[in-house]
Amino acid sequence: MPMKSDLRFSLPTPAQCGEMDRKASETIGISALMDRAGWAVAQAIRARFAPCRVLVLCGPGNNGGDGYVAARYLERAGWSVQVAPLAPPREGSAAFGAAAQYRGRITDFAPENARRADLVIDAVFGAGLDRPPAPEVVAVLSAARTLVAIDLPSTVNGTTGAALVEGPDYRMSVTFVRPKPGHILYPGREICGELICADIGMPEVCLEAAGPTIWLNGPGLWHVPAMSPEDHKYRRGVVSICAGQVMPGATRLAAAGARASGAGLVRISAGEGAAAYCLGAPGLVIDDGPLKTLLEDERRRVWLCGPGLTEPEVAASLPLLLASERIVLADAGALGWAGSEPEKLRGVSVITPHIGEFTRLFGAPGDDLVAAAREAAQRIGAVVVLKGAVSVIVSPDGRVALNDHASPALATAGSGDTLAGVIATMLAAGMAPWEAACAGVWLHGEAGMRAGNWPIVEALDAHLGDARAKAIALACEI
Ligand SMILES: NC(=O)C1=CN([C@@H]2O[C@H](COP(=O)(O)OP(=O)(O)OC[C@H]3O[C@@H](n4cnc5c(N)ncnc54)[C@H](O)[C@@H]3O)[C@@H](O)[C@H]2O)[C@@H](O)CC1
Ligand SMILES: Nc1ncnc2c1ncn2[C@@H]1O[C@H](COP(=O)(O)OP(=O)(O)O)[C@@H](O)[C@H]1O
Ligand SMILES: [K+]
Repeated sequence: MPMKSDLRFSLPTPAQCGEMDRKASETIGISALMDRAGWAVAQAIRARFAPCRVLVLCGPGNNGGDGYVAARYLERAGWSVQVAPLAPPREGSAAFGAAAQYRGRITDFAPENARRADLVIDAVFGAGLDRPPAPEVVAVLSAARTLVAIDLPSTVNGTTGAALVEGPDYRMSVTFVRPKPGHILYPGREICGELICADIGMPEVCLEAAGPTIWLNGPGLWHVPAMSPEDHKYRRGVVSICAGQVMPGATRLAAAGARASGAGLVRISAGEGAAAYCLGAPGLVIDDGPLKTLLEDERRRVWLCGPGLTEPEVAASLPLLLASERIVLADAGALGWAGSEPEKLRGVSVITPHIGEFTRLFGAPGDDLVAAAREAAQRIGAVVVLKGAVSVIVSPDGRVALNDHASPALATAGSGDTLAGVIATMLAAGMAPWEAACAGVWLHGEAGMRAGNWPIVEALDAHLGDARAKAIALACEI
């Protein structure tokens, strides 16, 4: 059963928004919400643009209804406004009422009218968009000099962020209640421009009834343990890392990430390669004994397997870890070892593929990253962290977190190894796998944001402790 998370982090899908609206229509009423939505759009525009000639493109549904309301408020504020309806709203609907209240100028839904306006408001389709818009619609949108979307651009799938057709970019999108996944995921994120989310007084019970399962990653969605006087190194947690002989750098980066994010103890299982690691950081413990013997120590619950490992090295370690029922994070070489048979990874707690590794394991994810990662997580019964500019963190129970708390500064070789170390530390601190993965990705992102311009990967470590302190402080405030 998915655990209930704080609704303030929720990212309801358009389908869930439909459910929310149905619930709201039983209490507060759609017309009242539509009025606040249109008012919020007008306010956002007035705050960012000087008065100018505005054209509002209105579709037949509630998105169009929001457009008529925004037009009315902008006109009332003295702006030059025209509305271009694509099709009239259904008689008796809330949008019909909003259209009737707008008494200003009406013009044709045509490219030349969009071209003449200084600012075009896209109220054609929002959460109801269910197929690619017709070429005539795209032609009008594309003729605009400056575009603002109500809720979502009429070209973007609000669930996946996919562009249904090639269309223009927007200066700003004003959504309501909560952002949708399509506002966060690329390419939707980029097409939307500045994102504003307006509070329109939607009762919380309506959002709850919508049953969101996708969340924006951040402190409060999870809680990282704080430092405590009762701490000792085993309480903070031991991270054990399987080390390779050929690529020691990856192992060392993961170990450094684990230590810098607060592990009590980091041990490297290096076998015959121990000598090379002994020359490294003095705070590491290097083991040269056979893995089987090391696994007799019950305190060593959490293992990282994959960074810097060749396939034979994974073959010699991962099955043993799984047989001894350890909490295993599989990354890099361990994913390569599984090839296109992801079931070989059954028993691990977390995997952290980038898109290439994901594709080799499960096939190309297509436009819907969340659906593909969900299917993958269910298939192997593990948390999947699909890494990217926005990382998708999925639990086998269906919970999804989207992480946009990151920086392109992280796009440097080895940064994935650091991340694996950080997540391992969260696991060793006793966090459940999905929460540990969410926290690790956020801390890694925060470190990337703090690390200045063009940091080398080792520079991330210096910021992980402060990132952890910030996560603890923010979670307390929520
Ligand atoms: N969630 C909320 O809190 C609120 C939402 N409101 C607005 O309501 C909108 C959703 O309204 P609707 O459910 O009426 O949906 P839309 O107004 O987005 O779409 C209307 C209808 O257009 C049709 N359609 C979809 N794609 C099409 C295409 N490519 N070509 C031709 N026709 C197409 C569909 O049959 C759809 O039902 C939101 O986007 C938002 O702007 C607000 O009015 C009130 C509060
Ligand atoms: N443009 C970007 N914006 C934000 N984060 C990024 C970006 N590019 C990469 N990252 C992050 O950097 C890390 C790179 O990991 P990975 O691809 O495994 O690299 P490596 O194998 O070199 O360690 C991931 O956590 C990913 O989410
Ligand atoms: K729209």
